[in-house]
Amino acid sequence: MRIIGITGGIGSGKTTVAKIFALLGIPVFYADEAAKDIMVRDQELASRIRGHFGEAAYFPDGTLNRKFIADIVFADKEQLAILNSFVHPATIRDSEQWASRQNAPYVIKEAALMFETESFHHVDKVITVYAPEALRIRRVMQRDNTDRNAVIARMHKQLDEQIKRKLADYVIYNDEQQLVIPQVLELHKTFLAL
Ligand SMILES: Nc1ncnc2c1ncn2[C@@H]1O[C@H](COP(=O)(O)OP(=O)(O)OP(=O)(O)O)[C@@H](O)[C@H]1O
Repeated sequence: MRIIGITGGIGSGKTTVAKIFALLGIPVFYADEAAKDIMVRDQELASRIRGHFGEAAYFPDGTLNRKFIADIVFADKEQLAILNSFVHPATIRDSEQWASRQNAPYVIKEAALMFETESFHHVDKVITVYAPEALRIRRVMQRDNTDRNAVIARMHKQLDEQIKRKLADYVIYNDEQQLVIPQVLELHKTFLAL
């Protein structure tokens, strides 16, 4: 099964673009949501997280204590890297198992961190969704009801947009200059012919 990755900076419109592919009948794997899910569902991963961060990483009912983990990893880059080294391979495994169960001409994997992680090596092609920074800030402020500085801080943790465009096989421009749906339809045709 061919896996097409969709990535892009915060607020670029990755999820919006992925939803258009979904409307065309293409199965979509949302990596960020899946990662949260497998931190509970994948027992091997959960025991690695417990082993490193301590029993307090989970509540007695088995759900993840997100605040406990977030407080540690936001304050310490090394701890974040350790958490990622547990979660990213497990998410890749999960997405590959999920892909093998789909009955479709190809599938989409949407992930904010594609080039920054091993994910890049586990997809066949990558689309980067591009939108200018000012527009992305405006969109995320509206969507998350958050302030400008909080959005900029999240943006600066991600790989530069220009580098993403260089590394991608395809770019979708979601910049209010070009229509998005025709670009998706064009790529859909391309992927059906791959
Ligand atoms: N072409 C567009 N026209 C109008 N609104 C848009 C467009 N594209 C995206 N948006 C809006 O901008 C916001 C950000 O889009 P979306 O959530 O798809 O981005 P994202 O790249 O998935 O963001 P994140 O990295 O934060 O998950 C959403 O509220 C979405 O509805």
